[in-house]
Amino acid sequence: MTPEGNPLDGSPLENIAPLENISPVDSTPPTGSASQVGSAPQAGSVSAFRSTIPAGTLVDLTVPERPLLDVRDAEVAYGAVTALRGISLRVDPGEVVALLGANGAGKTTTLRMISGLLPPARGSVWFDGARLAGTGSGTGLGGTGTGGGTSGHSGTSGHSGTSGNCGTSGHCGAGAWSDGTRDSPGLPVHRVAALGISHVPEGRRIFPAMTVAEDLAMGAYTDRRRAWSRAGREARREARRDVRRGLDRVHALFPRLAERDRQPAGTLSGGEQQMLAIGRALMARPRLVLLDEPSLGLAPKLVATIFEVIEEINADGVTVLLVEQNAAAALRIAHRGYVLDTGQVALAGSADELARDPRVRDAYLGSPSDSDAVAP
Ligand SMILES: Nc1ncnc2c1ncn2[C@@H]1O[C@H](COP(=O)(O)OP(=O)(O)OP(=O)(O)O)[C@@H](O)[C@H]1O
Repeated sequence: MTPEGNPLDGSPLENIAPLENISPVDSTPPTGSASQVGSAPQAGSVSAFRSTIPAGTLVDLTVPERPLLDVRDAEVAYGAVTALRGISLRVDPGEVVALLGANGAGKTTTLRMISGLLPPARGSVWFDGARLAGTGSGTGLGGTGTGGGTSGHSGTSGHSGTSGNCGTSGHCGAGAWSDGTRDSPGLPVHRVAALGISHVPEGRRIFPAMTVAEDLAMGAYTDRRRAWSRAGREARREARRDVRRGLDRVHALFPRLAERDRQPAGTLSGGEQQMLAIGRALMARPRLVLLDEPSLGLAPKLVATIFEVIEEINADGVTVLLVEQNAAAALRIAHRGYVLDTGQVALAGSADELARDPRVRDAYLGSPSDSDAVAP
């Protein structure tokens, strides 16, 4: 997989910014069995996705070999605190991409921006060529965007402010630009989800009073399915069959969830709740899953299970952007990775290159012998 068109994705490993500020974070030894980084599976049908693009969404048709996710020069601030300082990264169809970095580097903020929870103050976020948020030009397909025909990674138009601390409950960007315009605040969370991006946030935000089955069913309730349910009896039947297939797949990945079907989600163990959070995200049949610290707080055996499941999900054709403190385990299953440092991309490269890089080894992989176990 050789992504083109992004200066961050060169090979050999590119040094984007100095790493002096990176301090060691998690030297947990690798868990689970080592696995080779395999070739990425093919992505799903683009035409199927095209039919889900909301009218008026700006679509960039000018980038050859378009990435599935393209974050361009994005800046995000929480009030006076600038968390992302011009981040550019891309995820190609079928990849697992690891996002590493010290505490406070901006990993969670990056995921929240992509899923529509936070608006970029500068830069833009694109999904399979469709602009999700921010400013920047492209080729308009619905007529209401600001596009003018060029793409690339610049594309700002003077927005300099943000909406402050946006919380976790929903999109906070609409109409919130400091210069008073309503230009391109971004799609709200439910529209981003309907396009095929599922976000599993840190801390397993499940619905504790619901049963496992009800919680999973919530994941299947997207705009796309709502549209089907309005479309007639046969479409409703197909939607139900689609939910059933999704549930069967989740149960196959996590047999424990099938056993706990009627149990209130709040009574599950921490590991089971993480399974439920990932399972719920998969119920939406995403093309891209954003995973925020899926192994956090889990016992080593469960950590291994979670990483095996991520590989299985990816083998099914789902693209994954993975935020992890367990860098060794993340780089074992990732194709590529980025290292963030104080809101900027400090390093980018293939997983093997990152695992071998002395700065990554020192900061994130613990002792040289630990990292030797990761590098093939
Ligand atoms: N709601 C908020 N209000 C103000 N500042 C915030 C808020 N959330 C995050 N920040 C700040 O933004 C920066 C990036 O935080 P973020 O959570 O994205 O980092 P991270 O890399 O995910 O860290 P960790 O690994 O500890 O989860 C940090 O300096 C943090 O203090």
